[in-house]
Amino acid sequence: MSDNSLPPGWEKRQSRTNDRVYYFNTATGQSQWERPEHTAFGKGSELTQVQCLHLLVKHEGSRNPSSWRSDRITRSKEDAINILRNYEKELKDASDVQGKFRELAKQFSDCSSAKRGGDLGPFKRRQMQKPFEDASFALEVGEMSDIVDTDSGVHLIYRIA
Ligand SMILES: O=C(O)CN(Cc1ccccc1)C(=O)c1nc(-c2ccccc2)[nH]c1C(=O)O
Repeated sequence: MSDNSLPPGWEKRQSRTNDRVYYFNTATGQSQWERPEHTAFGKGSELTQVQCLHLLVKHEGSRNPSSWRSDRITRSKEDAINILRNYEKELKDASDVQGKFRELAKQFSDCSSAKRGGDLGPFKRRQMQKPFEDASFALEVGEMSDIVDTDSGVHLIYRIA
């Protein structure tokens, strides 16, 4: 391993309390002072938490077909999927995908997380609906999901940590 490269899954960060650098494990969310020797995804450190943005488009079949955007959501599931397909195209052409994703989620997501640019914060397994959890934990950091179907509606997910 050349001197200036870190094993996969680690980030070098600047401590705010002193001028030391520390190392952040993007798979587990842990930090350490020692320079890591092994990949963040090594044995015994399987992914325990992720942080994702999501853009939810609800439809007439959603368990709760209302949101901050609309008291009564009547669009069909097919229309909701088409709406997400258009966002997907816009995002794939974007130079700053994460910035664009936050912008679109803030304006158009039917989830209460819209006000946080779709940011759900870190979450562990068994906290979200299973299709959402499985899609999120299958993503690499910086990767966007296909369209994901849950009881809440249809989603695009973007993993940020
Ligand atoms: O499904 C329901 O019966 C109602 N929900 C569940 C819900 C409601 C408020 C906050 C979080 C989850 C939603 O429809 C919903 N699901 C989500 C959701 C789904 C998957 C991952 C993250 C959020 N957001 C919302 C929302 O209104 O804001």
